[in-house]
Amino acid sequence: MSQTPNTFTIRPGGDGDKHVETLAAAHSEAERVLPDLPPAPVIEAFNLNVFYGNFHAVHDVNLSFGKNEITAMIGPSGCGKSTVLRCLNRMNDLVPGARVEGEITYHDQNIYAKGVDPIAVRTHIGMVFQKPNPFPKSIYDNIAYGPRVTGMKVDSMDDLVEQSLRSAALWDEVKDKLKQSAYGLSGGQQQRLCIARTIATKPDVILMDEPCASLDPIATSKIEDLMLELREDFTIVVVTHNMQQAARVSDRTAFFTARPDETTGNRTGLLVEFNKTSTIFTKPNDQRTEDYISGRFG
Ligand SMILES: Nc1ncnc2c1ncn2[C@@H]1O[C@H](COP(=O)(O)OP(=O)(O)OP(=O)(O)O)[C@@H](O)[C@H]1O
Repeated sequence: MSQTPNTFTIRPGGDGDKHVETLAAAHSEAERVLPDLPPAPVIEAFNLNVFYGNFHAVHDVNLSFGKNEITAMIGPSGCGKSTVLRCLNRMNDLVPGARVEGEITYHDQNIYAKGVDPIAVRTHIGMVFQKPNPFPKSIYDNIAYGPRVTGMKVDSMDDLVEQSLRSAALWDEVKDKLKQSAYGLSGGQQQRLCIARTIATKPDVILMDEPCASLDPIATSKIEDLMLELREDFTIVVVTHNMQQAARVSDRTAFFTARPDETTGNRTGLLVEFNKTSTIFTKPNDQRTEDYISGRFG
């Protein structure tokens, strides 16, 4: 790392610079030594374009997600972050009118190739949503549901449930009430339950779409700590509006923006810059990234 993140200032003067210093300081705590490029990419997007009907929502995105790294996707509202995220496990297949062009590979295999089963893709690449969405079932059955419906070979379901809840840092809080409804848990606990449910089917990638958006700061902090622990075993991609969060947890950050079409005025999302998070928040290469992270737009 050539810069010391918590002392670098993008440009002297103005509140934006204070903001950048805070982000850089937040990141310095989470920092670890990273290679310049994502190591052993687990997922790669090549010339990804996404359309909703005739609307071109995302233009030509190329991105790699490195093994056991946390990648944050940030950018102003409507720039296509969630759209790109949903393409990574074919969740956009479920959106009427959505069309994907380009290629997305998972361990070098095109997940959009003919004959690929999207449900199988989603067992390898799990997803956690903005709003915790436990099933109307017991805590135990929420975890056991995925392994049961996918026919996963499980030696002991009790062990798998415990292991998944432990991995999601929830076991100690729920071990005495596994048969109670998941709806009795707090929002933060429900979100950790959803993470445990995702882990139970043994994916190696976890996609998170603003996982803390509906949580208070304490619950948010628990999820962020959990993400850092899960990074040991999983590759994580997180969409967040919260730049502090991106700075705190991610290894690399992809900054997106939206460009209006001159004729129609429709705003198409595009990737502006993808880099180590320390670089994005201390010395971005693109003026648009600098303007965004320093609060000058968006
Ligand atoms: N199901 C859909 N049908 C039609 N248009 C959609 C659909 N989902 C998203 N869009 C449009 O695609 C563009 C990108 O949306 P997307 O939700 O991916 O952006 P985002 O960056 O995640 O936004 P936000 O930060 O507000 O969640 C927006 O113009 C949005 O209105």
